[in-house]
Amino acid sequence: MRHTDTGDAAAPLLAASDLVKTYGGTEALRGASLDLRAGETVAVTGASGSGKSTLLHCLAGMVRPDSGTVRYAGERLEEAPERRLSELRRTDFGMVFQFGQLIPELTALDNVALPLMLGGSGRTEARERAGTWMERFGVWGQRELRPGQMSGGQAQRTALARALVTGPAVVFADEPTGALDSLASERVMTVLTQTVRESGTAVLLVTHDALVAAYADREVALRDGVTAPAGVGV
Ligand SMILES: Nc1ncnc2c1ncn2[C@@H]1O[C@H](COP(=O)(O)OP(=O)(O)OP(=O)(O)O)[C@@H](O)[C@H]1O
Repeated sequence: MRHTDTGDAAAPLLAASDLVKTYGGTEALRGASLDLRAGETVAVTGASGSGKSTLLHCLAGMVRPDSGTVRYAGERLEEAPERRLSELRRTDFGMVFQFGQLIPELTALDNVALPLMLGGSGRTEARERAGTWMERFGVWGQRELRPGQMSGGQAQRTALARALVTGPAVVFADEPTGALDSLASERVMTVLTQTVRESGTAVLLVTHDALVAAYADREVALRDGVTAPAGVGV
């Protein structure tokens, strides 16, 4: 079984507690805490510079906090070796960023198949599975296009297919609709929410857009590096 079982159904899958992170003189996080349960979508909202991306990076094991803890299925990530963190990012975590970060030289289908091939699948099998995910995200028709030939919305739905193709337990999405108009954003969020509900994937969504945050089960607001449930203390 891929995902570590904590044996406690009530325990969060991913939990950040009291995170502090400083860059030079800038305090990006000053005591941020957040729980994410299996299958749950949580939106992290807040003004520009409030620490949203830093919190996501700490939770995904991409940035080490100065203090505080990050637990994934009971495992302490803030002290895990880099090798273990890369492994988790390959097997248990999926990532989507604002500009998709698809590989420009590869077709959409090969972009989605790539994580499976890196995980050891053969090209034919990887492309077959990738195709199923592209159908789900409504981009099968674009499979032979390169990222530069697709619309922003199509590229982001391809990036989502790539993030989900390996069956991760958690998808980290940092402003996944940040570069899209409202219609394309809605389409991306509708298909993402529907798909993760079916697959039982948890999503940590960073957004400054209230309409996008409304797709989440729950919202956590960051203000100057400190978390509070949305609407509290603002
Ligand atoms: N690698 C870094 N080096 C130096 N400062 C950084 C770094 N990453 C973030 N910061 C600073 O930390 C603070 C929080 O940044 P962060 O990107 O986490 O905020 P954010 O809420 O995601 O902002 P935005 O919505 O504008 O993307 C900002 O003041 C930012 O300039």
